[in-house]
Order: sequence, then structure tokens, then C-alpha cells
Amino acid sequence: MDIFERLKAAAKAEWSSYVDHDFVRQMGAGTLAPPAFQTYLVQDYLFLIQFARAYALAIYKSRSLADMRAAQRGLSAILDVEMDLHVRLCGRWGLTPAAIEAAPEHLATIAYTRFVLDCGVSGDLLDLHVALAPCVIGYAEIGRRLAPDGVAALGDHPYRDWIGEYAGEVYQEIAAGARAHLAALAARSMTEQRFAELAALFAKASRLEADFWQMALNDVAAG
Ligand SMILES: Cc1ncc(C[n+]2csc(CCO)c2C)c(N)n1
Repeated sequence: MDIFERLKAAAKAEWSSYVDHDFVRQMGAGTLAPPAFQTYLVQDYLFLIQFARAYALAIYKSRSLADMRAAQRGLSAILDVEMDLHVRLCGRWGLTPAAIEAAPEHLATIAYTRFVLDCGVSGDLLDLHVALAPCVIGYAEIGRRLAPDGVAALGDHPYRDWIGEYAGEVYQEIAAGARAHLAALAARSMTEQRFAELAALFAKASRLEADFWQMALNDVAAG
């Protein structure tokens, strides 16, 4: 069992509140209300700006070139891959990057991103990567789950672009690399006494992921 499996097992309830969230189920079934998806995507763009800073912080907190490169891959996955999806999808609704950036951050966006940044500022590189793990590895799991028969089988699914992005090979490899790096980092610097503390960070980040989905559903329910 690698460190990621151990963290997931230690935070079972929080993990399933995240990956089995109603938002994810509705997206998979194609029944998610488009305004909820739009709210999510705009907030996610703002979220990614802060997560880019978190990966930059991971570069700063690295002492080896290998660790710096691992963090650089995360940063570049956001700046060169993930944000393109957001710009493309938001563009279909006539939203420009400038308009998205002018949107106010929801509290769920602030809570999650600043929590991760604080883990990095107050802790070490392992704390920061554990706080980042639900995000980077969780989306790969969700993508696979929503496209069990592969991306091509999605046909004209209303959320095929989003699902295809995270179920696709490029993204799956990014997540597998992040998982392997986390395992290497833990092998180097984790002690058993520290595991409970790391599991608490992982559980909190997973709960903040679930709150992020919920924020989009609540926003639409509130009108
Ligand atoms: C709320 C939320 N959680 C996770 C991701 C996925 N994600 C964020 S940064 C990153 C690593 C490099 O791409 C990945 C996969 C997201 N977009 N929004």
C-alpha cells in the first residue's frame, strides 16, 4: 500500500464525500444543471490561480532538483493544460479570462486554496504535497470513474470535455507522476509518528474538495 492508499484509507468518509459527491454523480449522469457547472468552472479558474502559487511554493520549498521538477510539472499542468480547458469552456458562454478573474471568490474557494497555501508556508514539502494530493490524484480517479469505457465512449455526453480532460491519458499520467513523487517523498521524510498529522491534512483537503462541489450546487439553489 503506498502513502496515497494509506491516507485515503485513513480519511475514508471525507474521501467518499468528495469523489462520490452529488455534483460528481449528476455530472456523470449528465443531469447536472448547466448554471451549477458554470459557477464551478469560474470558481475553479480562480482556484487554479491560487493552486499555481501553491506549486510555485513547492518549488521554493524543494531542496533537490528532482523535487523542483516534480512541482514544476504540477505548475505547468495548471498553466499549460488545465486552464486551457477552463478558458475554452467559459469562452462558449462568452466569458473572457478577464471577466472570470474579475468574479469574486466564493468562501469555499478562499477556504480551500488558503488552507493549502498555509500548509506549505507553515509546514514542509511533504505537508504541502499531502494537502495537494486529493486535488491532483482525486480528479484522475473521478475522471476514470466517469468514463469507465474510455473517453471515446462518452459520445455526445454534455460534460464530455471536462470528463475527457481528466480521464484522458495526459492527465492520468500527470496524476500517476504526482502519486509516485508523493510516495518517494514519504519514503524519504515520513516517520510513523507523523502519519496521523498528515492524514488529518489529507482529510481536511478532501472535505474542502467536497465543500467546493457543494458551493456550486448551493449557488444555483439559492438563485
Ligand atoms: C477544486 C479542484 N480540485 C482539483 C482540481 C484538479 N487540479 C487542480 S491543480 C491540478 C494539478 C495540475 O493540473 C489538478 C489536477 C481542480 N481543477 N479543482
